[in-house]
Amino acid sequence: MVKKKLILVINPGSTSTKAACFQEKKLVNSREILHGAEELKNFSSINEQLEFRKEAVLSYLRENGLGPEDLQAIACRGGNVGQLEPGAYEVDQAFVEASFHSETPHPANLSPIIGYEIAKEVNEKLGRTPDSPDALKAYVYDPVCGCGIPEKLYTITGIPEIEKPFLTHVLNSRAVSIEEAKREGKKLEETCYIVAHLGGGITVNLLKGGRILDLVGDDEGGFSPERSGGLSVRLLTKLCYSGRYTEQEMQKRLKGKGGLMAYLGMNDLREVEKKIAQGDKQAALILDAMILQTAKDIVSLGAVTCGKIDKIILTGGMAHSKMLTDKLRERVEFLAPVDVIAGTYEMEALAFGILRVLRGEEKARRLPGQTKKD
Ligand SMILES: Nc1ncnc2c1ncn2[C@@H]1O[C@H](COP(=O)(O)OP(=O)(O)O)[C@@H](O)[C@H]1O
Ligand SMILES: CCCC(=O)OP(=O)(O)O
Repeated sequence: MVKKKLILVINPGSTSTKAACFQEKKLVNSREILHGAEELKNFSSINEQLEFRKEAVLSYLRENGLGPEDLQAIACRGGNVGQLEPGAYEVDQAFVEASFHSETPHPANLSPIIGYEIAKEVNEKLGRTPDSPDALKAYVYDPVCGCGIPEKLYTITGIPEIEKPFLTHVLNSRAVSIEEAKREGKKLEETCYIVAHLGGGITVNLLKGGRILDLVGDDEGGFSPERSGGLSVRLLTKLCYSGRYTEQEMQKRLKGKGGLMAYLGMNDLREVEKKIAQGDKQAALILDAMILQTAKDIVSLGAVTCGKIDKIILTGGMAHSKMLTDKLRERVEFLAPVDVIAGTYEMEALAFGILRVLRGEEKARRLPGQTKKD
């Protein structure tokens, strides 16, 4: 039988698990397995979803008739395992442990675990040892924590024991920066972009030379379709101690049930736009507030480079909305020209990153302190 040499891409998100296979740069097939709120309600933690999410990926492979022989590598979206460099990491037992014990609950933490387990099972089935040259390996590319070690100046907050977290949409922000540099005919190293990732969660990122220098995270700045953004810490503290919510419930109010969801009971911008078209004034007000806050976050990052910004890039699912991007453009264009690269490029970015590793154009790192093979 002819081997297909596919890169399996695994990207678990809050409401779905995306899986795809690429042959070199060509997408062979893909599937977004949606997980309804009812289905996910049965799990009390993200780690508990591991087998369920893994089965989603395995069923995608089965349904497309893909077997162990067909896979050349596995590319996984990574979560938070401590501050990492951008680029590729080989998943080993230490990476799996760190993902399982991540301080930040996010479905992306499950991806390297799933990838590692699938690779292990395939190797066992094919009689390959993990060290053999043809062993199937799982990799992470541009994880949520892949901003590199931030400059101290950018990590300081008003409370010494709370450092600013450098957790963001690294994968998509870097992918669109690479695309923008290509369009401009520039070397990535020479660019300075502000990338606003406009998804279910919004982050605004300043990338200098393709690396994240500073950012406004999804729990710091404006609110998002389903996240609260930054809040008055005084009032938030009061609410936390009011006795009305457990810590888990409070976290869910901030991330999942916050933002548009809290005000309008919906997180889909298309639905919000429909409401506005029907004359819903509350929906119009809340959306305008979200746009204003995002614009303020974009402009605030201009201060980091004293206004020297080549481009502002609007990306993510909500960048498909011309109404939203026009309103944002109007507020931020005084700082730098605005380009829209709508949608997310996470699956391609994962596959292409690992393809560069397989071709020897990039090296995969290991978690700091990991020198030995498993
Ligand atoms: N064609 C579209 N027009 C307007 N909004 C859209 C469109 N497609 C997706 N969205 C919005 O994009 C958001 C999700 O963005 P996406 O980047 O896919 O999410 P995530 O970062 O959560 O994976 C949702 O609020 C959705 O309503
Ligand atoms: C901001 C950290 C990454 C993140 O939250 O990703 P999603 O918006 O895809 O959940």
